[in-house]
Amino acid sequence: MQVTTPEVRRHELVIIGTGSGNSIPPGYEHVDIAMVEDGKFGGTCLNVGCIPTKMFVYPADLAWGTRRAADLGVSAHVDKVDWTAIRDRIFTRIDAIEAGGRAYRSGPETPNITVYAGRGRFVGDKTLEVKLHDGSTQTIVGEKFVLAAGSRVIIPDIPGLDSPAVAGKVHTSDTVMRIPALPQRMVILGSGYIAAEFAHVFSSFGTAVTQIARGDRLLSSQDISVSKAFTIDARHEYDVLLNTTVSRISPDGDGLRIDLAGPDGASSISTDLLLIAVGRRPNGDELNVTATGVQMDAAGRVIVDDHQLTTEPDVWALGDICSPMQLKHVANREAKVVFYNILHPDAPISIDHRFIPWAVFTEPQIAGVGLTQQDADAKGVRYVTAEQPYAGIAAGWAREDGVNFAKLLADPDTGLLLGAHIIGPEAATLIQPLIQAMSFGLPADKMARGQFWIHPALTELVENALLKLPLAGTAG
Ligand SMILES: Cc1cc2nc3c(=O)[nH]c(=O)nc-3n(C[C@H](O)[C@H](O)[C@H](O)COP(=O)(O)OP(=O)(O)OC[C@H]3O[C@@H](n4cnc5c(N)ncnc54)[C@H](O)[C@@H]3O)c2cc1C
Ligand SMILES: NC(=O)c1ccc[n+]([C@@H]2O[C@H](COP(=O)([O-])OP(=O)(O)OC[C@H]3O[C@@H](n4cnc5c(N)ncnc54)[C@H](O)[C@@H]3O)[C@@H](O)[C@H]2O)c1
Repeated sequence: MQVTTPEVRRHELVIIGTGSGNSIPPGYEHVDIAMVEDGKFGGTCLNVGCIPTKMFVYPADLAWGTRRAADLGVSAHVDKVDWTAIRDRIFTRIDAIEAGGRAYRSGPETPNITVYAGRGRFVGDKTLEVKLHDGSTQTIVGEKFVLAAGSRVIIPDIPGLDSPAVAGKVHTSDTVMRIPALPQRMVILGSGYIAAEFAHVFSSFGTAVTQIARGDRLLSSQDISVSKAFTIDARHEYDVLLNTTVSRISPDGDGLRIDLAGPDGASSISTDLLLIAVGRRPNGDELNVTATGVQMDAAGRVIVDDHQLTTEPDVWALGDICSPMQLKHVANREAKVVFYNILHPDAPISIDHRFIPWAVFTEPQIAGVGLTQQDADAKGVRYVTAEQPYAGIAAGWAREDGVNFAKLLADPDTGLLLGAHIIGPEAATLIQPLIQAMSFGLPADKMARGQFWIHPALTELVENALLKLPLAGTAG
């Protein structure tokens, strides 16, 4: 039976979602805050996103590296991957942080904060109805709101997918990291970040992975050179079916049968587990934000201005619910802007979204910032470009790396970088000086020649890529 609490509660500030919405800075001690959270405290990154995935990637990298040690004359082999031990180490740590975060916000150390464990939905102007986990419903009226409710996994419309007969064998990133045992076979549907990272993790752990991509390349939003190179690399590690779609899913003994439509016609494969990774949809629709006057764009994202203010006064948004780049460092930066602007309405700060970097934690690692070559072509942006292979620097040579590279795009007139893309060892770290150069307007030539580069470090990849850019009037 559902109980409705008659009393309407009023708060100065209502925060919906405890991912980056939980990053409340000093200065809010005297603000009466409601925090509404339907899922785990700490949100996606902590519980089912960045943190656990990268805690799986690290042992996967070790297993992958061990298998290839013989190439460099070191005899080693992977005796066993103890899935249960790896999984339990990860979630024992993460679950404790989740519980600690919830207790902290609910306890005496933050007396100005009331936590509502339940699902919020706007029912009118600045009025949120929360279906609490205890079965009751609480209406909350806020003076100000922060919409930080993130995004959710997209489940494609595939015949058979909703059948109870396949339940337990079909997973998403929300559930696959807690499965009881390492599957022998896994099919991954999708070709973006999540598909790529889990393909690396599970194939490195010994699962026979088959990845299904509807397009002709993996990670197709990356620079075209990177995406092509990664697709070739991935095909050496596990099965990749390109230009292929799933037409039906059905039970098959203890596993699943996946019917496919591909370039050679219809086929089917058997597997133990299907992982669906075809994107995430922002949660503004489920939150019914339009009931409080907040508009969404055609892609379902809450519309915000440079101050992260929505189309409704006193309602701000941050992170996946509004941002085209669903990344934790974006959500965190937006949270800083939101929480500053709420306290300083007369002098709000703006966010600069121009140089948002990204990384894919695969083998090889990938990182980028700015324009891809296909973006530049589509926008008609003039550019010069250079590629520097790892094989051409001492640290890459030492690794016998014959395939990976950095690629830069620069403005031929100013020498300013337009885009930077790295595929190879430590790409996510190596990209940082290039992000810095773009963020602070440092021209490529000055960056390359105006400082010492440590020899023989991997950063020489960046130095040499910069020096290779065919920019007029550069020498020395
Ligand atoms: C598998 C995976 C790996 C990732 N890896 C990386 C990575 O390596 N690097 C990176 O930068 N990004 C990564 N991301 C993306 C990153 O996790 C997100 O961009 C980021 O967590 C978004 O933060 P947020 O605060 O906007 O939303 P979230 O952290 O998702 O928080 C939203 C919260 O709102 C709650 N909520 C939703 N609707 C309601 C409602 N109606 N009522 C009450 N509560 C509600 C949810 O339960 C959730 O806790 C990854 C994502 C996934 C799924
Ligand atoms: N390292 C990181 O920073 C990291 C890691 C994981 C996730 N994330 C974030 O989470 C988001 C979600 O990840 P994701 O991999 O689910 O999404 P994604 O947007 O990266 O990739 C989705 C892929 O699924 C494909 N696709 C879409 N619909 C399909 C369908 N019906 N059938 C087959 N393929 C289909 C798309 O072509 C695309 O290749 C990412 O966009 C990223 O922002 C980041």
